[in-house]
Amino acid sequence: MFLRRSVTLAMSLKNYSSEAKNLVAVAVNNQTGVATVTLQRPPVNSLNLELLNELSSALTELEEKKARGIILKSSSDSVFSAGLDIHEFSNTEEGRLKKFWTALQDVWIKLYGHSAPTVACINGHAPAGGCLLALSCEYRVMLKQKTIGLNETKLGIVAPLWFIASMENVIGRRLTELSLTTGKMYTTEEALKIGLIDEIAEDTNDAVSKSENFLKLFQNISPFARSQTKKFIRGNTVQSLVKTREADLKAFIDDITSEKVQKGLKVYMESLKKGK
Ligand SMILES: CCCCC/C=C\CCC/C=C/CC(=O)SCCNC(=O)CCNC(=O)[C@H](O)C(C)(C)COP(=O)(O)OP(=O)(O)OC[C@H]1O[C@@H](n2cnc3c(N)ncnc32)[C@H](O)[C@@H]1OP(=O)(O)O
Repeated sequence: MFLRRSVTLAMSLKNYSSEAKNLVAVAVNNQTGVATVTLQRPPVNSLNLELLNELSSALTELEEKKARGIILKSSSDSVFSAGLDIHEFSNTEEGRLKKFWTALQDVWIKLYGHSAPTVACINGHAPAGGCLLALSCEYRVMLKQKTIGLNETKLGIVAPLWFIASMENVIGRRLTELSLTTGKMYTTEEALKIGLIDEIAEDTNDAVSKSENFLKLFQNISPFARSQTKKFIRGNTVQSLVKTREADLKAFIDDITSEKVQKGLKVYMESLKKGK
């Protein structure tokens, strides 16, 4: 029985970050074992090193504690996540850049391959890295009148193979190629049509309730049988990054620190500010 009362367990009170901030909140419903993981880095939940580290620790803890389901959502009703924090790219100090990309790899490996069933409750826009987080989950419920997509080419950057695989495994190769090469951002309604999301919600409450309904499908399924099946289906995709992590990190550092990419990112950031 799913109760609306969410109990905040000890782990939800934990501050995962070395900063005196909680960028990720975890609340576990003690009746159902379902964890709601909320990204809370205003204004747009851009993914910086600290947020990624917190998310990574939360996912590990939910793995260890055998959560029965994970709902990933935003604290804002406007933006799920604006993707990677572009300021991390302009900080070309190599130590932090390495930690940043490694933390993103960790989060993706843990979320994509998590034993628990995962739902992205996309209660806001989800460009680029925001879309990647949503694609890493098994089911996607999205608020109406928002946008989602892997728009990296619009920033003059190349989405790594594991970003591409995450989309390809959901909507297929042909649509992934078209989407990525054009940097297409889909409206919620378009995303539903191509299978990029599974359901549309009116508001965040509706989205959470639809996410919970999806997780109810597993109430009478053996967690072992379910998670092993997921592992068989997703294992190769996860392993392809696990085996190439160093090369992927090097490609990122080389690409992002190049003069051409840095110039393009500067122009993109300025255009974001002008768009106001
Ligand atoms: C060859 C092998 C390949 C090797 C690998 C190479 C490269 C690596 C690839 C790296 C992959 C990167 C993926 C990414 O995630 S890049 C980030 C892409 N994100 C975006 O393009 C989103 C941009 N943002 C928006 O479209 C909008 O902000 C919005 C999310 C739709 C929200 O709109 P709105 O509510 O109107 O808010 P504002 O636009 O006014 O923004 C508020 C505030 O936040 C700043 N901001 C927005 N997005 C980001 C961001 N991603 N990072 C940092 N900051 C961001 C924005 O500038 C505003 O700031 P100010 O208030 O200071 O002006």
